[in-house]
Amino acid sequence: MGTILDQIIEQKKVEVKLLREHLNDIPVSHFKARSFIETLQNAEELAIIAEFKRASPSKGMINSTAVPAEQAVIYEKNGASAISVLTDQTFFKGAFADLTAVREAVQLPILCKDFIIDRLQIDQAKGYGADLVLLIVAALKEEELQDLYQYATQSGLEVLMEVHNQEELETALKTGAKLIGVNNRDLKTFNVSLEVTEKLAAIVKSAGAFLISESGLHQPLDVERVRDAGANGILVGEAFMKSSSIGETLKRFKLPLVEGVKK
Ligand SMILES: O=C(O)c1ccccc1NCC(=O)[C@H](O)[C@H](O)COP(=O)(O)O
Repeated sequence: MGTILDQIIEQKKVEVKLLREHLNDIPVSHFKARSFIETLQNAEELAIIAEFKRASPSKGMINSTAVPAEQAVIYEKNGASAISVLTDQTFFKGAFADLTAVREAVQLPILCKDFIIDRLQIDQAKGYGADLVLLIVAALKEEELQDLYQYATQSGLEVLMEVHNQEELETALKTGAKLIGVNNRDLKTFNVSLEVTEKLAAIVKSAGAFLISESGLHQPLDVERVRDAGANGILVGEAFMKSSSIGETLKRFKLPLVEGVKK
């Protein structure tokens, strides 16, 4: 059966095949690009990418009633710098319609959080309103990663390149990626450890890339820990999706950057 990541990738291959048979279903983008990298270049505070995620393989159903546009407005009002939308249907109960609804409700840059293995998915993400796409190093061969990175940036999208260990990070940096997401969650075992950010931070920073610490951030002390390691930003899903007071939770995660991290 393989790991959950293997299963997700198998499902994506099926979806890409269907997409190739229905190319007219991919909308042509009418959205003006919004830059998250520019936000980071001018930041005095840790940037928060707040995620819309109904469910996940590791946690099952997280929040089945939240409305994407309403949640996004709360994120924006309370200081998020960007919004991530899980568009995968099978494993995360997301949809591309969620991405568009969020894009149209706020002024922030929007990340399409999916498992991209083909250029068509980049066209799809852009057509539905993404400003950024996620490329997961563990899900791709090096030449695929290079190709998809080039294609996305040439299409006017920014790329959050996700890694979980040093080998993946070295592969990521070879592409020239400016935005590195260190996922504290191992997508094969679901183990979460903030040490992953702490271990990889110096390499990301010495390459001159921006560091986003992803997953497993539940309280201000967690956020402080990755901020102190050198993160420019964090990506948070469950803590916001489960909060009964989203705005307050988000505001407690907003910390000043440590000296030397400001660009
Ligand atoms: O969250 C999962 O269970 C998961 C499983 C397999 C692949 C990806 C997965 N999650 C995607 C993410 O990276 C997270 O949604 C994101 O970083 C936010 O994490 P959290 O704040 O812990 O909800």
